Amino acid sequence: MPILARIPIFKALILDIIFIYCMEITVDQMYQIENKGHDMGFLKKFMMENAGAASVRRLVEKIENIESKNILIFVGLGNNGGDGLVMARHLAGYGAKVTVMLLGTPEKIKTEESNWNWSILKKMPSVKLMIGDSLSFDFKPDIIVDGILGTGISGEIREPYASAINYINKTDCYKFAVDVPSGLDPQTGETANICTKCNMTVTFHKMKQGIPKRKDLTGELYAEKIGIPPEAEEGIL
Ligand SMILES: NC(=O)C1=CN([C@@H]2O[C@H](COP(=O)(O)OP(=O)(O)OC[C@H]3O[C@@H](n4cnc5c(N)ncnc54)[C@H](OP(=O)(O)O)[C@@H]3O)[C@@H](O)[C@H]2O)[C@@H](O)CC1
Ligand SMILES: [K+]
Repeated sequence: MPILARIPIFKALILDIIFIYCMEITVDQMYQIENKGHDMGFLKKFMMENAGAASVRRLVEKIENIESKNILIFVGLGNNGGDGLVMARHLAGYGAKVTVMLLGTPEKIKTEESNWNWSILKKMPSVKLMIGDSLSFDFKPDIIVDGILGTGISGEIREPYASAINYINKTDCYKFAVDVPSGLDPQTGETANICTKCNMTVTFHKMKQGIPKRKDLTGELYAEKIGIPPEAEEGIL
């Protein structure tokens, strides 16, 4: 054992560093764990459901009288957007006034689980659905949910996502990021050309290495379990 590690205070420090390092995972490890969990039968649509539900629990804990709030949810075409769609359904269940802005067209939604959640919302008049790239709303949001981009981000932010991120940053209200503020690389902590600045971020399963480096963008930060069996980590962590 190195001499410094024998001194209790250094030993504690080294253990702390090892603990923090072990708690954080890479984005690549997250995708591997997600895929392995899915192959075990804990399907991605269940993960998405738990991610959206855990996010809403945090939001409802934070914001009083959620039923009186106008909530605008921006959703991208990937699974980060899918989590936002789940949140819309849960928030409607709390009686909030929910509008979903899908940044694209429904045919372009990329995954089965996001499509599945979109098709449920289509049967729910309690949630207003908007599609395309309009950023004109006939209400002032009390809360914006950023479900635009998550771990799938690559390169500079393209339209219509860039304009939506700009709109979010210009709007004065409470901002909640699904998994990661859109535009922040959850692996490196670096930002693209534009990035949302949020009041709260809920990431899923375990913390990704780049996210806690940018508390200035995440606001309050939580990592929530979403039901993935710990066995799905075997051979990956
Ligand atoms: N891990 C887990 O266990 C779980 C993860 N879950 C959730 O899934 C999320 C990851 O989903 P994901 O893989 O679909 O990626 P996501 O971030 O939605 O983006 C992909 C889309 O973005 C686009 N795009 C990319 N870069 C872009 C740019 N610069 N500018 C513009 N567009 C850009 C890209 O478009 P394309 O390049 O393909 O045209 C594609 O459409 C994760 O963050 C978490 O929220 C939960 O459901 C629960 C379980
Ligand atoms: K996001």
